[in-house]
Parts: sequence; C-alpha cells; structure tokens
Amino acid sequence: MMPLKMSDMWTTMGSTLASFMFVWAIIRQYCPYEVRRFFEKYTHRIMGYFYPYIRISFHEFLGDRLKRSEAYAAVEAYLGANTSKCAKRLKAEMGKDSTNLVLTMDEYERVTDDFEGAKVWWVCSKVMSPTRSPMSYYQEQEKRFYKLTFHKRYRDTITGSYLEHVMSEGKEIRLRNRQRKLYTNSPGYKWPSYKQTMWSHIVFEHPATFDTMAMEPEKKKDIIEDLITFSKSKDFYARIGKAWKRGYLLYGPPGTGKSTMIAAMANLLAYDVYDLELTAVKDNTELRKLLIETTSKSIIVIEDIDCSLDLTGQRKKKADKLFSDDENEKDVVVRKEATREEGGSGSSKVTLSGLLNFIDGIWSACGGERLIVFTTNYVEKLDPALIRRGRMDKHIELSYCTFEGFKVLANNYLKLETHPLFDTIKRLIREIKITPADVAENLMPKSPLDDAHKCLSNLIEALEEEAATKAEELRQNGPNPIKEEGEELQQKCFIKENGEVGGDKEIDHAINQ
Ligand SMILES: Nc1ncnc2c1ncn2[C@@H]1O[C@H](COP(=O)(O)OP(=O)(O)OP(=O)(O)O)[C@@H](O)[C@H]1O
Repeated sequence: MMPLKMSDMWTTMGSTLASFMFVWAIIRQYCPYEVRRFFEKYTHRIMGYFYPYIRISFHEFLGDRLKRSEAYAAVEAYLGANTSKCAKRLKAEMGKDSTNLVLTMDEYERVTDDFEGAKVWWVCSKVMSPTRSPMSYYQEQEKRFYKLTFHKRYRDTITGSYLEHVMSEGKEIRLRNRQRKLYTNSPGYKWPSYKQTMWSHIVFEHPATFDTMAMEPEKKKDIIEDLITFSKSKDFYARIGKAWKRGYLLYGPPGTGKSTMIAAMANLLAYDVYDLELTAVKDNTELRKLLIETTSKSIIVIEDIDCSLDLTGQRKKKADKLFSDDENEKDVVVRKEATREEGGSGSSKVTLSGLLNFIDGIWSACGGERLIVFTTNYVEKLDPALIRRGRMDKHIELSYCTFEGFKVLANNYLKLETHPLFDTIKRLIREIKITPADVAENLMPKSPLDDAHKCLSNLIEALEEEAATKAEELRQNGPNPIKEEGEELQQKCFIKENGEVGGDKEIDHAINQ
C-alpha cells in the first residue's frame, strides 16, 4: 500500500472536519432544542455513575430573574483577579478612576485553582437558549455562566470554605475595582432585548463635593451627617422594619445647585447615580422594572419632577381651571407641553400612584441602600402625597447665594480666603438675590490677564447692575403685582386642594408636612 502523502492527509482531514461540521449544523438546525436537551440530560445522568467529578454552574441570570446574579459577578471578579496570570484569553475593561485595566476571563477559557490541596477547574462558557417573546415567537438568547469542576472527594471543602472564600474575595475585588456609573433609561429600548438592561451608563466623573458647594456651613453639616447616618443604618432600618432607603426633595430656583448637590451626595457616599427620565418610561410596569434593575448603593434621581409628567392628576386639572390666569401656572403648563413635544411624555402612562409605588411600594425594598432624590423649581406645584415625609424624608431648600456661600465660591474659583472687596460684596449680596450659578459665572476669569481683583470687580458690577434694574423697576411700577398675585394664587390653590384656610405659616406648615 502506498503511504499517504502529507497533502492528501490534510485534504482528508479537512473534508472529514467539514463533513462533521455540516452534520452538526444540520442537527442544530433540525433537531428540536427539547430533543437535544433530552439526550443531554440522560447522557449526563448515565455519566454521573462513572464520572468522579462534581460540577457547579454559576449563571448570570437565573430563570426569569431580572437581576444579574451576585454570585456570578463575584466569581467573575475573583477569577479575573486570580487567573489573569495563567489564563490565555482575557477581556480587559477600564477600572476605577480610569487608571488601571481590569482583566476577566474570556469566553470558553479554562483555568485551574488550588485550595487547601484541592484542585478545581473553572470554565467560562455560554449557551444559546430559546426564549419565548411576548409575541409568542422563538428567539435565541445568549446565557453566560461559569462552571466549577472538582473531584467528589473534595465536596465538603469546595462547597464549604472554598466557595465562601471565592464569594467574599470576589465581592471585595468588585468593590475595589468598582467604577461608579451614571445611568440613564434609554427610550430606544425595545423587544427582543427585554432581558437586557433597560439602563445604559457612562462612568460617573462629576467632581462636585460638599466642600465646593456654596451654602451655609450648618446646613451643609446637617446634610452630610444625615447622609452618613443613613449609609451606616442598615441594622437600624432592619430593626424598625423599613426598607433601607431615604427620599430627598431638593427645591429652589434654577442655578442654586440642586444637580450639583446630587453629584456631591454621590461622591460623598460613593454611590452610582440613576438619572430617571420619566417622560421616556412607557407605563407603571416599565417604571417598576427600571426600579428592580437598579443596584444598591445608588441614588435614583428624577429632576424637575414638576414638569416631568402631569403627576398631580385630577387635583392639578381642577387647579388649572380655577386659576388659569396665573402667570406662573401658565409657565408650568407651557413647560409641560414643551417636554411632551420634545421627549414624548404624551406616550408615557406613568401615573402618580405608579410613582408613589415606585418610591415606597413593596418593590422599593429590593436592593437596599438607596436614595431617591427629586428636584424641582416649584415645590408648591407638587402633589403633597408625593413629597410627604416618609416618602421624601428630607426637604432641602437651595436658595440664593449668601455671603458664606460666596466665600466658598471665591475660594474655589480664586483661591481667596479674604480680600478688601469682600466687604462691598457682603453688603450687596445681602440686598440682591443672585444665584450661586451667577456668582460662579462672574468669578470665572474671562481672559488670562484677569486676576482675583478683576473677577471680584466683575461680580460687584453685576450686583450693582441688578440693584439698579430692581430700583428702576420699583420706581416705574411699584411692587410687581403680577408676581405677587401669582404667588398668592399658588397659595390659594394649595389651600383649596388640601381643604385648609389660613395664613402663610399654616401653608408652610402644610407644605412641610
Ligand atoms: N450651591 C452651589 N455651589 C457651588 N456651585 C454652584 C451652586 N449652585 C450652582 N452652582 C454652579 O452653577 C452651575 C449650575 O448649577 P446646578 O445645575 O447645580 O443648578 P440647579 O439648581 O440644578 O439648576 P436647574 O434647576 O436649572 O437644574 C453648576 O455647574 C455649578 O458650577
């Protein structure tokens, strides 16, 4: 017999491989998934009698669970840190503060680990499995998992102390490498990606801190203490039977630092931020799903809650009718319409009760350690049910810049503790309402030649201009009747809705309740 030539051997091998691939593709295509699963199941069972190894799988998503498995995430972190020297194929991602790369095992990679004399094998794998869509249409979906294999004589060690060690070390590594994220709910989310996250994110890198915030020191101290107490109160919340979450309502005119404070809160507690765009949420069910997908140690933010949706329902409509001449009211209605046109809140069916459930319904307890923050420029427009204590536990007013606030900004922008012009600014700032955003803008050097003196002079000029405008307005018109009437009508509206009649004090009291 003639010996086979090398080239013939390669040809034969190639065609055998191709035939095998072809047969496999046919089986995959025509053999129903259930039949394949059936054979697989019984093959595994028979093998189990002879095979001395035990396998444990860690799936990314289990069953219909909406959240990523914590165990899977811990294994991923543990293997990433412990196997990066021996694995041959790795995935790289930017780690904390974008300073280092975090490596994790790539798909189908296999590594070994030793623990108290026991050898284990880890494999990172994925399968395609069919999922039934809401429209009864079969769809293949990627399911990732880690498989741990070890000899049955190490069962107790591995299922006991080894897995405990993997979980605790994995969690620690995750915390160490954790990059804080800023999430937003993407309106483009559509079936069939329903198992995918409804949030998309970027790295959270806002530099604001409480040190750089312009506000009265006592108020700042009070907020910081409140936040720190909350973050350390896990046991307390468990003891009193309350979900570990706290609501903050930040209100005040535009440019007084509401968004800046959210960033400072996130930086203080090292929390992620979920910026929830209510107008992009289809209905209450979608809102609940978004809530479930948020992680612990996070702040859920709804900015400008007053113009996100018509959350005040019937009560608000009545008020609109009653006081349709109110200029402020008109402003809000116009802003709501504008939001609808821009973002399609017209298609959103989120209701006030859906939002109340989101804040403190039974689902709100999942995850734990969460702050819910609402911001608004018009606190009086909000339904009292939405902001009552217990839902919004702490109401924080952010207001016009005080001299104390100015000093913080002068220190931030000009590195100044004191200056001869401070006295003039102190006098003017007491008389003129100016937002911290405007102060900050004036303190910003406009050219490389601008020194601290020039910047402070710019601010004084702006304050004096504002004072002159106000004086002129007053001289020409007397007190602004429209504005005052508007404020009065808002108060009347509030009293009517709440069935209370009384002076300003009672109204304030009612709002603060
Ligand atoms: N209290 C503050 N301390 C420090 N900086 C501030 C403060 N308030 C405003 N600023 C500055 O003004 C800018 C605008 O502030 P910010 O967006 O936080 O205001 P806001 O109250 O959220 O406004 P809006 O109601 O329009 O959203 C910020 O980038 C920040 O630089």
